[in-house]
Amino acid sequence: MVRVDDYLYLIIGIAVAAVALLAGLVTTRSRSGGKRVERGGGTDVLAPPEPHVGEDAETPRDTPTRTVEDADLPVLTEPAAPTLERPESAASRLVRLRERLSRSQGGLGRGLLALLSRDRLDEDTWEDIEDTLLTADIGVAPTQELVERLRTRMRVEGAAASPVKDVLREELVALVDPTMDRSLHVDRHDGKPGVVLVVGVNGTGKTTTVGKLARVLVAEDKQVVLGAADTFRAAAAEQLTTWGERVGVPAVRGPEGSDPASVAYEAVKTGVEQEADVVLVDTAGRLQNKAGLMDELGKVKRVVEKQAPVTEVLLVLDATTGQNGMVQARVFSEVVKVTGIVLTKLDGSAKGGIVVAVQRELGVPVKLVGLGEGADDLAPFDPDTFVEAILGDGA
Ligand SMILES: Nc1nc2c(ncn2[C@@H]2O[C@H](COP(=O)(O)OP(=O)(O)OP(=O)(O)O)[C@@H](O)[C@H]2O)c(=O)[nH]1
Repeated sequence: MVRVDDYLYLIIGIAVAAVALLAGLVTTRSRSGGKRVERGGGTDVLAPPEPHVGEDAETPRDTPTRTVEDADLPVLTEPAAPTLERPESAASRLVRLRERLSRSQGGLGRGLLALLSRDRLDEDTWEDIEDTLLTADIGVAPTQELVERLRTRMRVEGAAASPVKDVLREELVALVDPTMDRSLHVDRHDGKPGVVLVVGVNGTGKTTTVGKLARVLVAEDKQVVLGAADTFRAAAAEQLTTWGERVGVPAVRGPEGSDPASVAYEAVKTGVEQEADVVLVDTAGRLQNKAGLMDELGKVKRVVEKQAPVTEVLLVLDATTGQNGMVQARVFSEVVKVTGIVLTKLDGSAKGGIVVAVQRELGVPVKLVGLGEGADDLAPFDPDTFVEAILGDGA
């Protein structure tokens, strides 16, 4: 005969087992690294494939982001609303970066001025001037041209010549070419956002440049969308998303190894839908071979243009790589129609002459220069400011 006590024990037993089962399920799920993780506010995020634990654990973000069940589709990561940074204005940025440019390029100007100010400008001195220019990576043809022009002016104008510094400034500005159009095509056109493809070899500062450029544009009150089409390096998308989050700019990204063209397409589609001013697309810059690069960038451009025309193709070059940078520039310009050059790491190189060399080689203007690792260390390139920095204050 079953007693009431037995029923009681049975019910308590079932309840204990149910609680244990439930607790077990919850623990298993949280350790499973499952793709969907609930965050505050009821939004979903795409969790990393391998969860980190202990000291490696990521600090949880309360970023309201969206995920898709199919991990092969690009994902739009909406930026966090609170504590947005205010990017530095163009004016204050220019004052600060001008000093940095003087620090890295001033040696060239001082060297040239010292040589040109000698009492006797003999052949040895002209050779030293030539060497100084070549060492600064100006390139052989522009160096010879500049030396020739300086020689002529010094000879013809003689004692009546303007101060040496003025002559040098005029000739250097002419060499850097103030007539080139350095404006960025980052505005809406025919009801579509501007589309900027940022290309270049990995490590040149491409992703950083896209992030910095987004800040420049946000400071100008533009609506920006980022496309993390560098799917080759896993961290690149994460890096770009973080850049966007800091200034309230959404980023479209795909999983590592996914088709860059599909991410770029989704990014531009998002830009069109959100009526953004401009979409900045970071591309993968594997220089495995020219044909591969051509296939990849060609496809990105073709696919993107189903949504909106590409208005700017910026090639990112690392100023510290000298001739290597020139080789890269040549390959990229053969693969895609580059419309502007971004010269990064100019703060870490005295070889600012690469500006002249690369413009001559490609016939494309340097539009932006990177002058540090800081978030606002990107400036528009201006020939007069550049030459002023070379020649020192008050040039
Ligand atoms: N000093 C200095 N460092 C820079 C500048 N621009 C970028 N960097 C640094 O260069 C390194 C490489 O930058 P990334 O943006 O990751 O390079 P990337 O070309 O995007 O490389 P992938 O993401 O692999 O394609 C980072 O440490 C940047 O902080 C610059 O103008 N000056």
